[in-house]
Amino acid sequence: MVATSLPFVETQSPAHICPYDQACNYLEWAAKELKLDAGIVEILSHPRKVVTVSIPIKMDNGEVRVFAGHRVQHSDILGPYKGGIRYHPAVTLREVSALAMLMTWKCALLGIPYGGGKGGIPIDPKKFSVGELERISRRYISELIKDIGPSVDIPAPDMGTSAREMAWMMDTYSVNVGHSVPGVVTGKPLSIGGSLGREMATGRGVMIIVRESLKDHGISLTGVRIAIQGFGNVGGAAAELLHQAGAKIIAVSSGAGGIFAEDGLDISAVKAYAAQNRRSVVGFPTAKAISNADLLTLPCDVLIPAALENQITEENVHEIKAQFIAEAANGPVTLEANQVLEARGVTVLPDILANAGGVVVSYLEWVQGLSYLFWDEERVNKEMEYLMVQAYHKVMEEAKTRRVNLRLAAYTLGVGRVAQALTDRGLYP
Ligand SMILES: NC(=O)c1ccc[n+]([C@@H]2O[C@H](COP(=O)([O-])OP(=O)(O)OC[C@H]3O[C@@H](n4cnc5c(N)ncnc54)[C@H](OP(=O)(O)O)[C@@H]3O)[C@@H](O)[C@H]2O)c1
Ligand SMILES: N[C@@H](CCC(=O)O)C(=O)O
Repeated sequence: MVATSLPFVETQSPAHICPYDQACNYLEWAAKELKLDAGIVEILSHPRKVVTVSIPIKMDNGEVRVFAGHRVQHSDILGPYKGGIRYHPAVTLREVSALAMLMTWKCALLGIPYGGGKGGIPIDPKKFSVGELERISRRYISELIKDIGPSVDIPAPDMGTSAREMAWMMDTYSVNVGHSVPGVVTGKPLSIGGSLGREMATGRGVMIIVRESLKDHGISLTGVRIAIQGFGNVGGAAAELLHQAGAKIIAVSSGAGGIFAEDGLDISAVKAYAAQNRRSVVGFPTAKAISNADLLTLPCDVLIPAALENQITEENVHEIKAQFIAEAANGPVTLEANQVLEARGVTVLPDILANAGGVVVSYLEWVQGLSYLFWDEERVNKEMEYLMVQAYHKVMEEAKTRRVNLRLAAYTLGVGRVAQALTDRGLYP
């Protein structure tokens, strides 16, 4: 019998906390502080375009399966839609819509000329062969040919995707339009116009923001105890760079669980182990096993959630012991938990600032490609560091001036810039 379920029809989020409601709550919070006009808030509460496509694929065993693929374009007021594509079983349209909105504020906060978008396919990439993933990626992007482009909407990697998927997508787009278009995606391999420094960029940005915040509190990175949830592109790079900078990484995790070592982990050895074990850190010798939930509540100085959203909620916030939380993931701390942490004096470095290094280097990749001029890694890292440190200081200044926490300060800057541009452009017709 043919399955009649429509995987893309979704009336409500299966998650306990609806990510889109959460994103709108953040927007309203910032709008209230900025005293924004209700009409502006109404516009910004809605994505400009939501696309869901069917992705029919022949599996390796000859069976045909159909997957849902989403692309949400939240706002292009400041420039082309920009944001990653996520492959993860928990992907929903509401989640992708929330993440697209976050991208709008992130790009605006960093002052880069982009709007916000996000894509996603609810699959666990670990359960597919490379050939199946290639067919899924190519068919997904072929269904979006009219919706994306280097001056329209520029995808990039997110959870479960990497330079490999970007190469397939760039090639599929190029073949379909009849000429090579490297600028249609960022986070590409170097061989086809990617940028040096992009792979480590988000983790490097996290390291920079943590370093700046500690410095403001008179603390150096040397010997600081850090726990990191998620050991993928972002968590892995952050762990490596913070370790190199002298911090002690006491715990890291992947989807199936984590590892803990009181005296600090040898991050190069953990990386090598994960590379041999389908990215999993579980079973790493000489470290104790720890659950993803217990990692969050470890006694440490800095906690870096670098996996999924809604990890620190009203349910576990009272057990959090870190004095600094750097949101490497998008949306890992709920609004309610954020308020509890702030009241306790915990510094929460918000996602739209802390993890912006990735999209900043995506922007630098796009600029290099459009100008046919490629930079060395030192220059890329320097330009990114300048933009990140500048944004950090603007957020600190805004927080001081408005007497608000760092998340609200980051939001008032990001949302404020978009609202101003929307006001100046006016409403068509
Ligand atoms: N990539 C970027 O440029 C970028 C930029 C800014 C922000 N971000 C955000 O950073 C976060 C991580 O992205 P990424 O690119 O690092 O993804 P990634 O490379 O796919 O890595 C994700 C990591 O999280 C782990 N994980 C998966 N499900 C988990 C769960 N339920 N609990 C705990 N850990 C889990 C994964 O383990 P397994 O490998 O075992 O699944 C992996 O270690 C996301 O929130 C993303 O939106 C990414
Ligand atoms: N997915 C990443 C990177 C987006 C990009 O480079 O366009 C993010 O959430 O910021």
